[in-house]
Amino acid sequence: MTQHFWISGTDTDVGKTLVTAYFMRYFQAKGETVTPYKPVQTGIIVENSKAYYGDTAFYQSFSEEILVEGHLNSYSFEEPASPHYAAMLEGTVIEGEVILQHIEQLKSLYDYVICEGAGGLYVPLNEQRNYHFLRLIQQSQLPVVLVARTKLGTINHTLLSVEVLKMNNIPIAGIVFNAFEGTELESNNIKTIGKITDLPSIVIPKFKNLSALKNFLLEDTEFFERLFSI
Ligand SMILES: Nc1ncnc2c1ncn2[C@@H]1O[C@H](COP(=O)(O)OP(=O)(O)OP(=O)(O)O)[C@@H](O)[C@H]1O
Ligand SMILES: C[C@H](N)[C@H](N)CCCCCC(=O)O
Ligand SMILES: [Mg+2]
Repeated sequence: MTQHFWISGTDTDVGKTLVTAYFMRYFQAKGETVTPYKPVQTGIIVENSKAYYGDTAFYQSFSEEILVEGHLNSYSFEEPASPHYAAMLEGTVIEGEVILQHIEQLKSLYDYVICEGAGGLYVPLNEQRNYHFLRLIQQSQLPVVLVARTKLGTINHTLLSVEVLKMNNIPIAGIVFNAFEGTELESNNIKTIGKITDLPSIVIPKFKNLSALKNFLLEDTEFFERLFSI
């Protein structure tokens, strides 16, 4: 089986990296070859005289296999900002073609390529050319798994994201509701979005300790069926 797809979000910090790591582990457990790919990462972390980027470091630390560093990313910028701005600060212009070619190469090497956006769908990669993630995703012709919050405010953010994906004919595999804390309001948000969008979803709880992700396993539901058939 092969499937390559995007993990997009309704916003930054919604949990795209955690969800990417979840899917990576899910496919690894099935014995498939998989790589996460974060085309553009911003915000270098310097700790104990070591410098690294949070998203690709998270993939490595949650992977059951050693990941090929050169396959994980195309552009890294130090400023924790939108890609277009972080790149501009370093005198670089992000080229969609470089990213699309990298995805094609990864597709020929792995059963599963999981591409993670940065922030939400309209985050600019190149302001001058009005080039943003939505356009890149459309050009890649890959489907999207949308990561959404469960908390107050998610109905509007999620419906807007779903609408713009549909308007641009980008297939949506489903929604991952992340960091669920079990309140009635959150449950109603999930139900309401499900009814309005008619998309399958899965729910990931808010973990007290992130290492719990390693023992977390969802059942193969309609969400996974659709992901493989889309
Ligand atoms: N289910 C969860 N339980 C507990 N903490 C979580 C959960 N999901 C995400 N987090 C934490 O929330 C923060 C943001 O998550 P994450 O880095 O995955 O967001 P992101 O959508 O990938 O952001 P970006 O746009 O920067 O890529 C991180 O510190 C992460 O560890
Ligand atoms: C630095 C941060 N963690 C993300 N990787 C980039 C988020 C860009 C958001 C841009 C915006 O929507 O205003
Ligand atoms: Mg991330």
